[in-house]
Amino acid sequence: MPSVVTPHSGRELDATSDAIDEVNVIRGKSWNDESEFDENLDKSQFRDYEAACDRVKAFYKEQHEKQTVAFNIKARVDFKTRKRARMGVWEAIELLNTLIDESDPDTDASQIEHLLQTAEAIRRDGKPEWMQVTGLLHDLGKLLLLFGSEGQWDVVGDTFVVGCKFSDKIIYPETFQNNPDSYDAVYSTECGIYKPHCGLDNVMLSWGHDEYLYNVFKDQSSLPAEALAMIRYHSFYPWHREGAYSHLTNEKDIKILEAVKAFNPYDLYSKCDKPCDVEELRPYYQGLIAKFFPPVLDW
Ligand SMILES: O[C@H]1[C@H](O)[C@@H](O)[C@H](O)[C@@H](O)[C@H]1O
Ligand SMILES: [Fe+2]
Ligand SMILES: [Fe+2]
Repeated sequence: MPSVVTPHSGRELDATSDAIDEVNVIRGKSWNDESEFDENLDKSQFRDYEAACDRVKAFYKEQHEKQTVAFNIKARVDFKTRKRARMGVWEAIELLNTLIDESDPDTDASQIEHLLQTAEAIRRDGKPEWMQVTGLLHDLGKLLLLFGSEGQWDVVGDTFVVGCKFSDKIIYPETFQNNPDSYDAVYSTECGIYKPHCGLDNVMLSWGHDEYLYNVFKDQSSLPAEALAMIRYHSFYPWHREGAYSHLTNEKDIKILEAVKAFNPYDLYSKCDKPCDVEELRPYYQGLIAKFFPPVLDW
């Protein structure tokens, strides 16, 4: 397999994985060992969009109408040109805590709860520290809601590619009939504005908390490439769960997919774990944050 240079500090994915694996022989489990959720857990009860409440259905109807190429470009320009906030990572977690995610059929829990449950499930399985901290922070991009997003539709929910035909592997695919890009001569074709196998680095995913947080962390953390991939693609279910978009992905994405799939069970199945004691866990996670992040970041 050709070596793959990651956008993050030019390191090679394979080399990063090897170094991390070596450390984990001493510390515990490797990041790609299978997760160990209770075998009695009924996984089919999660992500049941047929049975989802009206709030979830209304959310996706709006999102699928409004996530267009034009909006995506505007959001990215906005991200690059605007200053939002400067603060530490723990402060950001506390700030996020007031939000309830309207796209989520599986939990009404607060965001700090969901972040800690995800991190604790990863820690319980003996996974490396960088993965624990990734669990703790993966949804911090939802801060966009406080930084002038248009609504929840440009922050939360599953992601998909814009600029080419909307995949029928996206949940509620029929709701794209109200998206003007569905009728565009180029955007409605299989590859749209992209070359076949151009790689996910070169496509525009619908704008939201994944893409935003990846862009915030890529230059302001020492997280490995796998962690950044987990953050960037964790909501990209049409790809990591349904296998869509194989005509656009390349060799590098195959490697990245492994990381995203290793992360997914912790994000999803920890939603029914028992609540965490925030104050008790705080010192441990603040210690982890200090290992991977500067004291203050630009958000
Ligand atoms: O409703 C959820 C939620 O917004 C998550 O944070 C996101 O990562 C998922 O993909 C989505 O289905
Ligand atoms: Fe998320
Ligand atoms: Fe999450």
